[in-house]
Amino acid sequence: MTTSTHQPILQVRSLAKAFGGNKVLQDVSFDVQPGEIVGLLGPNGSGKSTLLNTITGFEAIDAGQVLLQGKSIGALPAHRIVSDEGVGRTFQLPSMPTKMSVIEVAMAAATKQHGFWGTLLNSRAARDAEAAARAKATALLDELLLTKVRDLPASALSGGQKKLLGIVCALMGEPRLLMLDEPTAGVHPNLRNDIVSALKRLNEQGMTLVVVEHDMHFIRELCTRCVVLDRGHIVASCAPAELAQNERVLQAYLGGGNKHKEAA
Ligand SMILES: Nc1ncnc2c1ncn2[C@@H]1O[C@H](COP(=O)(O)OP(=O)(O)OP(=O)(O)O)[C@@H](O)[C@H]1O
Repeated sequence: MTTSTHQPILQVRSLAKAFGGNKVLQDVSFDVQPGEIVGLLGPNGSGKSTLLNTITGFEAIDAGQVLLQGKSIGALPAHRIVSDEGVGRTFQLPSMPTKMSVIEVAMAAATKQHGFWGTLLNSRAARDAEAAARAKATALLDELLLTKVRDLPASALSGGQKKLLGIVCALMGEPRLLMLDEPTAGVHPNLRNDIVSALKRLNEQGMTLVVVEHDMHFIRELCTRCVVLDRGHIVASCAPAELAQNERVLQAYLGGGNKHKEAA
């Protein structure tokens, strides 16, 4: 998961995305270094989720480049970015299947699957892959504090627990970069602290994180740097402690046409 070079793990270069006439991202460029926890901030509608979606291939980019450790991934589909290139991601509102248990959902997210014929023939390789997925899921559920609920239907989890399970699923693919979309929004404060601790531990183990978040306590506790979007443009890249003094940031939250949320 760690890298020994000084090459950025992620480089976004002049990225643009529009939906019809709505230019949601314009000339967006920033780097993420290995080991950083970058907070991606901005008022509602500034383009944060769209930026995550374009980097991870869930939306096609209109112009620009996305490089992962120097390799261009901008034209790859999402499943290849996740399974081949090692970019994990979570979603703002994770929905869970009703008929699968928590551990089954985690196991299903293993990217090294054994395929249809392996399963059908119950081959040795298929059994080994299943055992490995179960062991990995068990360890990650423990790490993300979900062991007690591992046999419950995934749909029965609280919103916060679903977010934790979303992180487990993303980690099943052994990503080198993990991108999280509002991991603590709507989460009970106790569970929020668990999420912050879990993300800190992951980072200490070498994981690079990019986190879309509105909660300034979370940002100050966790992030090493913040990148701020305003109406599709990057207006600041600074330490969390510098946000409150940054004119462009204050203008973005207080002066623009976007709805105000908690700012620096
Ligand atoms: N698939 C889509 N089709 C059309 N418009 C979209 C699509 N996805 C996003 N948009 C538009 O792009 C703009 C930016 O949305 P986005 O969700 O990226 O903002 P955000 O910064 O993540 O907002 P929030 O903080 O509220 O989650 C909005 O005007 C939104 O309506």
